Amino acid sequence: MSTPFRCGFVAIVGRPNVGKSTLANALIGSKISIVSRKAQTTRHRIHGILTREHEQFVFVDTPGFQTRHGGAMNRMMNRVVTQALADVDVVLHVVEAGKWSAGDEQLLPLLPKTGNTILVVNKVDAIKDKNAMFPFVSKIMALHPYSAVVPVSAARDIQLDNLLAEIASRLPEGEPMFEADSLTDRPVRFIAAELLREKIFRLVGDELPYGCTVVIEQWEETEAGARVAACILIEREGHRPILLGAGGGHMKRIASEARQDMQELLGKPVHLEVYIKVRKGWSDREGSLRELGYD
Ligand SMILES: Nc1nc2c(ncn2[C@@H]2O[C@H](COP(=O)(O)OP(=O)(O)OP(=O)(O)O)[C@@H](O)[C@H]2O)c(=O)[nH]1
Repeated sequence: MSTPFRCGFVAIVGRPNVGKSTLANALIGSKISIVSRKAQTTRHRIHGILTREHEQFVFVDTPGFQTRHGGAMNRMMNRVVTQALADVDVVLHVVEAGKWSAGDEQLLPLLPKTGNTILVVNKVDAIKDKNAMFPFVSKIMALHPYSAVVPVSAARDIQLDNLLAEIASRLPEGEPMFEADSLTDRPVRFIAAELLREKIFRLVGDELPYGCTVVIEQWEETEAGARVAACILIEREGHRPILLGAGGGHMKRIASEARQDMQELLGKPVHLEVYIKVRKGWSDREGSLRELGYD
């Protein structure tokens, strides 16, 4: 009898900084999902697809569970997490080896009570005393009915094949849903905004408070090239000099690196203009968030 093909949705959840983006990139093998050392860089949901001989894994990379602020942004993000989890075949709950915190604890009620939740203990490469892992894992396993536990290192490619095998065995039988080479089902405009946001977080993420987002305002694409106008929305006028840097140096570098990535993505020349606009208090107005496409 031939091996049946399996295909299904996989969600990756966990508190900020546990390595969700790194894991998604390592499993899918694409650069589309954004990695940054700053918390909350994956505020949008991103799909990535891995197709193998007998399986297609459709990854839903959900946002970091946010507990710092009690505002509209937080409520909306929790809703996004719950929605994403309600609709998938396998949930990967990623935690950091040896580090269980309040953020992990608060995510537990959002995990589906039934179904396939795999506890993924990431960053095992950073643990010196391997014996300490057993009590750590046992304690977490007692908190939720996980169906499996897999210790991994997303960054060092340790046990990732084993994780894929655990996921694969839990996917429903079915035909592939996407073309074998599709990396994401997000529109290219969205990815372009993510690329720009990644550069901002990398360069000034430490100084810039969380309330900053990117909106693509103009997108004209022909065979020969693309003209893109992007707007960076900041919360306060005082954030503008941080973004600009001395002599506008930060902004130039952000725009130039984002433009190069966009060219690579589209495979043609890109003309990119970037504006900065102040939008006071946007992160705490649900209406504004909907407008920006977060709902
Ligand atoms: N030592 C070690 N570090 C890792 C590993 N995986 C990820 N990291 C690091 O952990 C940090 C956070 O990784 P991300 O992938 O951005 O984490 P995330 O969970 O997506 O973070 P948010 O977007 O904030 O939710 C980065 O500095 C990674 O390089 C790992 O296997 N081992």
